[in-house]
Amino acid sequence: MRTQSPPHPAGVKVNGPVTAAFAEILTPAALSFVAKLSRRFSDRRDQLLQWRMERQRHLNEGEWPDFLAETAAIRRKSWSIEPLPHDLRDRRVEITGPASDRKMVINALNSGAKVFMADFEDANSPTWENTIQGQLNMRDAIRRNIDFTGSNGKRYLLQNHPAVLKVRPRGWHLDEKHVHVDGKAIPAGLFDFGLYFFHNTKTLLKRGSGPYFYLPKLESHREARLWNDVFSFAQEELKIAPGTIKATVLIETILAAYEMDEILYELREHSAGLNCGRWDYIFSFIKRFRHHPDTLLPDRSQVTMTVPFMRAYTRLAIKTCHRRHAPCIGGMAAQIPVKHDPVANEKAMKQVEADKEREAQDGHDGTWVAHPALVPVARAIFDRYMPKQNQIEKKREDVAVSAKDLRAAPTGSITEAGLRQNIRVALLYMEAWLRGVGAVAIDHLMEDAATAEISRAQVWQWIRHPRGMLEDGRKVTQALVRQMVDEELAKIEEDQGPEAFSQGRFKETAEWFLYLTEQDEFAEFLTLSGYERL
Ligand SMILES: CC(=O)SCCNC(=O)CCNC(=O)[C@H](O)C(C)(C)COP(=O)(O)OP(=O)(O)OC[C@H]1O[C@@H](n2cnc3c(N)ncnc32)[C@H](O)[C@@H]1OP(=O)(O)O
Ligand SMILES: O=CC(=O)O
Ligand SMILES: [Mg+2]
Repeated sequence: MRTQSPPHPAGVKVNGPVTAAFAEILTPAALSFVAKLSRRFSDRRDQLLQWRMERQRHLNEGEWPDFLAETAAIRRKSWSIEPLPHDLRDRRVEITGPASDRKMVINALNSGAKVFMADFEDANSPTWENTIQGQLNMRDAIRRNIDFTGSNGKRYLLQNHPAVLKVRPRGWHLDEKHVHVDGKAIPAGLFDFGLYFFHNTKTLLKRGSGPYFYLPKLESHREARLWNDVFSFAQEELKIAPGTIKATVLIETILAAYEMDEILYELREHSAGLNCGRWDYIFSFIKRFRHHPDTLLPDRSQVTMTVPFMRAYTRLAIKTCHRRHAPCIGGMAAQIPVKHDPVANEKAMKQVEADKEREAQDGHDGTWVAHPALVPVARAIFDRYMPKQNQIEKKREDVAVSAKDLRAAPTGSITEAGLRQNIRVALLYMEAWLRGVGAVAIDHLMEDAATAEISRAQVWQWIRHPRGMLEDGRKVTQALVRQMVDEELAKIEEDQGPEAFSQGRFKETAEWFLYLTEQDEFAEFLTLSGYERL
């Protein structure tokens, strides 16, 4: 990589290589802007991460979360979010994919989906190259100046009427280690948000759209307040009208589910509703209740959207949003098309259809898909059940969800196949992530950071929980997991062939996976220790 050193603003240090193209993103003015965000907000970010640990301590001591007494008035009173911009009123199908993959960005924008969420979070491995390439892709897509030629010579160009663009910056827990401000790594979410906002807002507004975001992994309304303050400050700095930014918050942590009204309230000037991020939600349930004896989840495949606690959460999200005139978007079915097997493909498509049908009937105002082939599948369902732009008028006053309903673990079994699936998915996904690939098809399912988190968290919990036993009575132990890791690695080697296998990073991944599952302290996110290895 050819690098050059542009002048950096005082106090800002860029440790990653800066090519001529990267320098177009990492301009002195853009770096000054993100440094301002960092100086103003990173201490608050740090305090909020501390607060997460504080809450975890209470949960470990046996407390259960509840709706907050101090914000009861917000839940009781009548208020609404600000009206939605015209291009965010109909979001019946939203496709997602890593911002860093230029071909996928073009395919997603051309997919016929209403919205494309370009991801710097779950679907992205945050290498320096992916992070800055993602910003370049966004800049070029917004200026309708993006193309790509595949290794097979296939040309990719943007068609007319592309999807509306939304960007998901990284969560509060991550830093961008390649950029330091006054000696401290910049919070990755501020970096991703700040660069995108700085470079693109004026062009987006000229095109009749706006700077739209998805906010991942929030755990409380205080974290929403921080984002809201970041938005207000960023708008003021660039002289953009207040309320121009619109953000959809993913309700994908168990604790955020108890604060949905409050999250909407904090962001009401900037809100574009909520989304039910089911995979991180399951992960968060395991993580936060890991020491509660009666919250042991069965095999991942048995924790479906129809188990009571998942149903409680999504229906409450819809009711909460619609009361505040906000949209509530559904989540991602894991199935993707199965190539060369029409029967298996038909089954997968039927599973996606059933998932979308339940979401549309419940009252979601749109949904996520992982693959362009699923756009027409999801659209057909939403067209059938949602004749208008959205169904915010469906108030769901019939829905009653208690604090206890949100945490009721389903019954089910832990099987050898389930344990093996967790180990296999974690090994394959984490190895790809180390190579800079953040979303992967594994056994015809979409896997990303959130789904891999479920896998490694379940193994951690099953080893420690007295009822972490396979159906046949065997206790899940470190020794059993070690044995299965070896066996699953052997299968992967057989599938991939010895040469491809040896070129991968499987040995290191196995060590990393065993470190995560064997250490008594549960790692908050696998991507934190992963980032040190990138
Ligand atoms: C828990 C959550 O956070 S969910 C949200 C985050 N996760 C994601 O965004 C995952 C999105 N999906 C993907 O990344 C991909 O679909 C994968 C990795 C699962 C599978 O991708 P592939 O192996 O390339 O699938 P496949 O070979 O079937 O792709 C066929 C074509 O569709 C394109 N495609 C596949 N998925 C997408 C997508 N999400 N967006 C745009 N294009 C896509 C491929 O680029 C390929 O294009 P081509 O025919 O021009 O070469
Ligand atoms: O981000 C989405 C999820 O399901 O996790
Ligand atoms: Mg997620």
